[in-house]
Formats: sequence, C-alpha cells, structure tokens
Amino acid sequence: MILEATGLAKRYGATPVFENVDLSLAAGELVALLGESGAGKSTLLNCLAGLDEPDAGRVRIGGQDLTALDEGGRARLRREKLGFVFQAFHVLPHLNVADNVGLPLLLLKRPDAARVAQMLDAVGLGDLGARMPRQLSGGQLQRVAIARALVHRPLLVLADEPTGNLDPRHAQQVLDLLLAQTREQGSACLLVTHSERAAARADRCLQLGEQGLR
Ligand SMILES: Nc1ncnc2c1ncn2[C@@H]1O[C@H](COP(=O)(O)OP(=O)(O)OP(=O)(O)O)[C@@H](O)[C@H]1O
Repeated sequence: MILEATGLAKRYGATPVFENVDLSLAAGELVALLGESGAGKSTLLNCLAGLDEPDAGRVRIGGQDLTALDEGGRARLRREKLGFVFQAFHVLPHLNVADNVGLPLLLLKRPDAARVAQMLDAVGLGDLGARMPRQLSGGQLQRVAIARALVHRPLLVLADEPTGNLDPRHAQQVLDLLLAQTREQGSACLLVTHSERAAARADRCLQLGEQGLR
C-alpha cells in the first residue's frame, strides 16, 4: 500500500471533525474524497500529510510511519514522497511561475529545467514560465500548484479540489494528467472534489460524513 491510515480521529475542542477513519490507497489508484462543505476533507488531507496532528490513529506512507516521526522527519518525508495541491494554492508571490513549479526539485537538490518545462506544457502554461504569480488568473494559479505538486514524481499526491477554479476543458486536462502520472508511476492520488465529472474518473469514491468514511 502507498497510503495506509488507521483509526484516525481529529477534534477541535469538544467537537469531533471525524473519528475511526481507515483508508488505504494502492499503487496506481486514484480515489475521490467527497463530502459536504465542513465535513472535514481538508482536515483529513492535512492529517494524512502530517501538516496537522491527528488526535488518534496512524498514517503510513510508502511503509513509513508518519505519525512516529518528529517534525523534521515529517518534513523530509513530505519533501521526498508527497505532492500536495492546496485549496489556496500557496504559490510563492516573489518567484516566477517556472521557479514555483521547480521548487520541489530544488529542495531535493535535483534541479531539472526540462522537467519543469514538461510540467508547464502538461498544464497548458508552456508560455507563462517567466510570469509572476500576480499576473495570473485564479485558474492559471491552480494549474501552477498542480504542476508543482507533480514535478518531482511523488509517491502520493493529495489534492484539495484541484479543478475547483477550472473550466471543463482545463479540468479534464488536469484530471488526465493526475490519472496518467498515477498509472505510469504506480503512485497514488487522493482527490478532494465536489465535481461529479471528476468523481466519475476516479477508481473509487469515498464519502466523508457523519458516519465517518465510507
Ligand atoms: N483550526 C480550526 N479550529 C476549529 N475548527 C476548525 C478549524 N479548522 C477547521 N475547523 C472546522 O472543522 C470542520 C472541517 O473543516 P474542513 O476545512 O476540513 O472541511 P472541508 O470538508 O474541507 O470543507 P470544504 O469542502 O468547505 O473545503 C469545519 O466545521 C470547520 O469549521
């Protein structure tokens, strides 16, 4: 298994967000995570990435127990094995588009301009590498965030509504890319989405709600 989470629970004060969440993703699998606004999808993604600490449960990524690592170990595992598409993009405003996309490779000391160009082409931003983020539209920024999450060929991609700001054509392009990379690399992808079209492309759909994850 690429991702294995068992017995995950998270609460804010006395209010539980979710409990008893078990989740496994196999190599080559793309799974959609559905649920109403406020159901806890982003919180679950953050716990799976080690960006937020669950109150109970374990998370294993590529066989490594994330929950047993200290902050430094979690940061290293994220850098090497994880691609994360944030709902708010988190594109760095002072770096141009190409440098934003290349950042994961730079942090791994594997800079690769050809791979960055390939990813920009793959999300339809081939001509915009030299632009600054403030000169992009919301949908273009979202595609920068997707290219950056995939550039280092991570074992696990966690994507929070990665097609939320995209028109149907670009949404399809992004889903094609996520699926192709997942299949070709034998990685895994968990995709939070409100889009029925996106969910229909997934291998499985999981619903987060009052009854937990099912
Ligand atoms: N830091 C926090 N302190 C208290 N409550 C929080 C905090 N962060 C999130 N919550 C609450 O936890 C619940 C889950 O939030 P989360 O963002 O995970 O939902 P979501 O399913 O991703 O929603 P959406 O589809 O709207 O993005 C919400 O009720 C939210 O108000």
